[in-house]
Amino acid sequence: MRLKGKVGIITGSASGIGRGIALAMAKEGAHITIVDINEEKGQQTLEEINQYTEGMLIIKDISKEENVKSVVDSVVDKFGGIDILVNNAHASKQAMLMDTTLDMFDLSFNTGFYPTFHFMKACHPHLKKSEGKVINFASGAGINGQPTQTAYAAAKEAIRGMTRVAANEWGPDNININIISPIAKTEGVEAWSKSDPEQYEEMVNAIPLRRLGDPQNDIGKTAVFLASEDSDYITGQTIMVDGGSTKLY
Ligand SMILES: NC(=O)C1=CN([C@@H]2O[C@H](COP(=O)(O)OP(=O)(O)OC[C@H]3O[C@@H](n4cnc5c(N)ncnc54)[C@H](O)[C@@H]3O)[C@@H](O)[C@H]2O)C=CC1
Ligand SMILES: CC(=O)C(C)=O
Repeated sequence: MRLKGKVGIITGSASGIGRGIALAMAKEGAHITIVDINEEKGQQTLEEINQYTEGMLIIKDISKEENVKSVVDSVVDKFGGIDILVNNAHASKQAMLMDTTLDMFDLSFNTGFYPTFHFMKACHPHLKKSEGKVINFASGAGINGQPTQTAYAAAKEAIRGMTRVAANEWGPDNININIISPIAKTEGVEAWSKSDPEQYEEMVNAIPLRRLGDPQNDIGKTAVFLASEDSDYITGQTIMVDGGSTKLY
């Protein structure tokens, strides 16, 4: 029970990696609030969380700044504070750079970068009190400059820059803030693997550990580590949970 009684907010945790993190943290005793736009999947995940601890589901679009404050207020009202913030949700559209539009930048920044910024600001007073932990999300698509990912890569690298600034500014208050850059077999990737098995096999063969990560057992357990006191001396870092695909030196 490495997170017993801790209170966490995870954006985009009705499904995918966010769900994996929510379940991994709930199993360690944390009270997790799911923030998502998908009510059906959110309810399913809440029921799973509630098998371990008391969770909460808030159906809100995090791209709207006013929703961020109301989420934070609801969590503090119900659970009395905030120890863990995981900025996981992010939507994007792919296109070659020459076909990338400002709308694509808007989608990626409005669902990824700005909510991360707004949640960090709104949670800061509570994280200062709890000496809490923040986990943000990057992507190999940004770090390696994957073709067709201009808008997404830009937003992800903006999140990494902001995270390093926050690590320096918030370190004296004992708030740790780190980044996970994952590769994981989510429900979406699972469906794609069935529709295009050849390209899927090619992708797996390019990963040194020859498999995609599991949202709960690989990414979730890393998030538990970053949310626990086991990582108290780590901040401002990007942790590659991608089977060895990207080496940071
Ligand atoms: N799956 C992978 O292999 C990789 C994922 N990532 C990053 O990991 C994180 C999680 O990725 P996945 O689980 O694959 O994502 P996903 O697309 O499978 O799930 C995202 C969740 O966020 C929710 N969501 C989307 N827009 C929202 C909004 N405006 N307000 C509230 N909720 C919203 C969705 O309903 C969904 O439940 C993201 O930051 C992604 O960029 C990075 C590299 C690879
Ligand atoms: C979704 C994503 O971040 C990829 C494919 O790197």
